[in-house]
Amino acid sequence: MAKRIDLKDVDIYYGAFHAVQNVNLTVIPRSVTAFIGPSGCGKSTVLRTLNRMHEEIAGARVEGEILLDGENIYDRGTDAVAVRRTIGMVFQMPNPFPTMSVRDNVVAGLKLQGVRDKKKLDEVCEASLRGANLWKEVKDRLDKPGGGLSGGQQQRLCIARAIAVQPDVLLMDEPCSALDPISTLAIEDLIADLKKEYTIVIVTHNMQQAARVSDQTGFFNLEATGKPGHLVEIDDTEKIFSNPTQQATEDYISGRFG
Ligand SMILES: Nc1ncnc2c1ncn2[C@@H]1O[C@H](COP(=O)(O)OP(=O)(O)OP(=O)(O)O)[C@@H](O)[C@H]1O
Repeated sequence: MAKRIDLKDVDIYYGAFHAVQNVNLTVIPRSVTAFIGPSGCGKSTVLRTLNRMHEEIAGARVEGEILLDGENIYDRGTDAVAVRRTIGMVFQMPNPFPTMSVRDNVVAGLKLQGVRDKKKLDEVCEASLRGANLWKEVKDRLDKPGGGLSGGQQQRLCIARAIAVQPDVLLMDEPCSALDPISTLAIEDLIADLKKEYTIVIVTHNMQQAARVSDQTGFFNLEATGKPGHLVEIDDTEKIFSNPTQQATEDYISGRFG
């Protein structure tokens, strides 16, 4: 079930380094939110706080509140692993388990949860591969290694693996940056399909991609190297790319940045 995410007064640190300052935003269910902005402004850092991946880095911490349908995912009693099950992530480089079969890649998370029923695993495998738009291409090679697929297929395999555990939210960190234009288009089509069921947040360097796939866009910026990044504005994607409120956004999207 797609869920809403609210960030309230979020500050993010790597040890003493204040990486991102005072972010307030809402991610709307069943829609795509894109984060854009120059290198180092903290887009990936913010994304990683949304499923508590950030705290895996030594010394890293988050202040403020991140609410998933009103529940703070950083509450003391909340289990980080359970949060990551609910909020799945797809990375820049496709990272299937290379020697594991396509089938086992898809159901790896379910097996970790203790599901052993072969019929159930096969059903989820097929449904997830269909959901990731990959079933037709791999249905005859489910027992072959995941590492043998093309880059674009591997990324869709990673998306199938992410949706197999039925998350509420999908985070995507530049999911197309290692892919050719055709595979990129396949992933973009898939994102448009997936948003019917999931809440999606995507970090992208590609402004055309943000304009194509997202419903709302957040522009992050930083004043200078070493200063914290901050959210300049977030609004409907159409507005951000046609009539943003802030001059800094206008400069960035029209290429006048820097
Ligand atoms: N593991 C880390 N340890 C220390 N500092 C980090 C770490 N990861 C990121 N940073 C710093 O945090 C800031 C934000 O980085 P982040 O990767 O979130 O930016 P970004 O906007 O996603 O950049 P890019 O577009 O280049 O991927 C940068 O100054 C970066 O050097």
